[in-house]
Amino acid sequence: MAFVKLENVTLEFPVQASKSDRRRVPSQGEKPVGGQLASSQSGQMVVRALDHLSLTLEPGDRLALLGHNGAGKTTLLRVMAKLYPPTHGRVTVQGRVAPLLNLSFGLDMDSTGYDNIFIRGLFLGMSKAELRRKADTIAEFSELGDFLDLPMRTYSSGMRARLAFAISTHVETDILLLDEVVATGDARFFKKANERLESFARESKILVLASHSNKVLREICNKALLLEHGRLKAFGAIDEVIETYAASTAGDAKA
Ligand SMILES: Nc1ncnc2c1ncn2[C@@H]1O[C@H](COP(=O)(O)OP(=O)(O)OP(=O)(O)O)[C@@H](O)[C@H]1O
Repeated sequence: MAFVKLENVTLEFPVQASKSDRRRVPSQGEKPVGGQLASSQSGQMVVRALDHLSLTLEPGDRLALLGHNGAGKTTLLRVMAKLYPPTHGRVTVQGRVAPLLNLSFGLDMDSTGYDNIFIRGLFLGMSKAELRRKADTIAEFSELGDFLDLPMRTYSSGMRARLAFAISTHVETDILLLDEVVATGDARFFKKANERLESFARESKILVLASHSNKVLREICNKALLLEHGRLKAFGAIDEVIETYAASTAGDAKA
């Protein structure tokens, strides 16, 4: 059975601040942004992006990640994808994971678009047999036609994104991790990409999606986790957590 389990996970990025003469006086009612600036045990300055997070996801869970800029949403997705090892705590993931976090991962600019279907597909854990079965469907979905025989360095950024999106959303997966990747291609492809994403989300067993669009989150997710400076502020049914978040930001627009 697929699952994702985080036990007391903390993630700190070591950073170096430059000394300056800037005098910073915190303003009243300052809005939250970023993780926590702190010192590690060895005295090194760090950004604590995730702070003692625990949660378990099981098949059927479609989790929305909510929170201010720098709250830790992308970092949490990267921890679940095992791209970042936690500083403290434990992450256990069982099942096949498809991370759609960075559309340019695993693409070779000197190879043709068609060859990249295989290169990125293998990188995402698809087998050669699966790729042979799906290559034509992926090529067709990208709508790149004869351009698939040209090296990817000759593509525009939107054309690259189309191909990367087409490959990533045709992987058979248990756990799908998504980071605001819905803004792909031109207006017509965007609509098609959204439809593909919704059906891909329904096919996968567990989904985690970070987005600032409540509309997108409500359409796709059933649960939500609200982060503030890397700490868990709320976790539960999507509508309740969106409401909690809305209540905490009420009045910001007027300020
Ligand atoms: N490579 C890095 N080095 C140092 N600090 C980092 C690094 N990546 C992220 N951070 C810090 O970690 C914190 C969380 O960042 P993260 O990207 O996870 O936030 P987010 O919730 O996805 O934000 P947004 O909504 O703006 O995309 C921020 O304070 C950010 O400055």
